[in-house]
Amino acid sequence: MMARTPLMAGNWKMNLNHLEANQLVQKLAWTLKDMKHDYADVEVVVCPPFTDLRTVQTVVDADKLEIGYGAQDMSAHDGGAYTGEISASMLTALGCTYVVLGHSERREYHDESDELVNAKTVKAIAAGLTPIVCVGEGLDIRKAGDQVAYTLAQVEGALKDIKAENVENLVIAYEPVWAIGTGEVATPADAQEVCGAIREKIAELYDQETADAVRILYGGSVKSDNIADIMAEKDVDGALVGGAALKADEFAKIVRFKG
Ligand SMILES: O=C(CO)COP(=O)(O)O
Repeated sequence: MMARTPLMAGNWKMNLNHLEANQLVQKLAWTLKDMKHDYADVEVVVCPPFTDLRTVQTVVDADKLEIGYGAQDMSAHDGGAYTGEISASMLTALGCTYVVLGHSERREYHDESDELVNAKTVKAIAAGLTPIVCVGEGLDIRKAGDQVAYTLAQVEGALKDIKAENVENLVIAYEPVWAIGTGEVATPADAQEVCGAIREKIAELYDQETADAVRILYGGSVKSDNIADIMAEKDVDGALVGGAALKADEFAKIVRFKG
C-alpha cells in the first residue's frame, strides 16, 4: 500500500480580504520555513474566498511557495447565465488545484443536496481539480447513534457514477457539524470510527486499492494541541481546518503536527 501524504487544508470561510490573504500566505510561508523541519512531507493547502484567489496565486507563484490553494465552492455548470456563480475552469485558470464541495454550511444555508454535491464533484474532476468533499452528521443524528449510516449515505451520494480512477485522487473530509466552530472536537476515536467506515465504504463501492489511496480528513475545532492525537488514527490523513487556519502560527503548528 502506498503511503498517503498528509494533507492540511485551511478553509478560511468568509474571512480575510485579498490584502489580508496576501499577508497570511506570506506569513505562513515564512513560519513554515523557520520551523525546524522542512514540511515537504505534509501537503499544505489554503482555501480562501473567491476574491482572494488571484492574490494568492500571485504570492505563491512569485515566491514559488509549496502551498496549494483552492476555492470553497464552485458551480455545477460550465458557464453561461448563472449570475453570481464561478465555474471550475475559472478556478483552474487561477492555478487552483483543490475545491471544497458540499461543506455543511453550504448544505445548511444554501440547501445543497447530495445530488448537487455529486454534480459539482463530477465537474471538478472533469476540470482536473481535486474535490475535497465534505460529509458529516449533525448533533441530533450523533445523539441517535446514526452517524456512520448518515455519513456513508452522503459519501455514496457524492460519488454516484464516479469511476474508480477518479476517486483515488479525491479527498473526503469528515466534519461532524456539532464540532464545527464550537470548540467541541470529536475524540480521536470518534473521528476514526467514521473515517474508517468511509474507507470501508469506498472499498465496497470500488476496490481496496482505491480505498487505500483516498485521503480522508477530519474537520471540526482542529487546533495545534489536538491535531497530533487525531492524526495518530489510522484512517485520518489530515485535517480541514477553519478558525485555526486564520492564524499563520497556529496553522503552521498544525502542519508541523509531528513536532
Ligand atoms: O468547518 C470547518 C472546516 O471546513 C471546521 O471549522 P473549525 O475548525 O472552525 O471548527
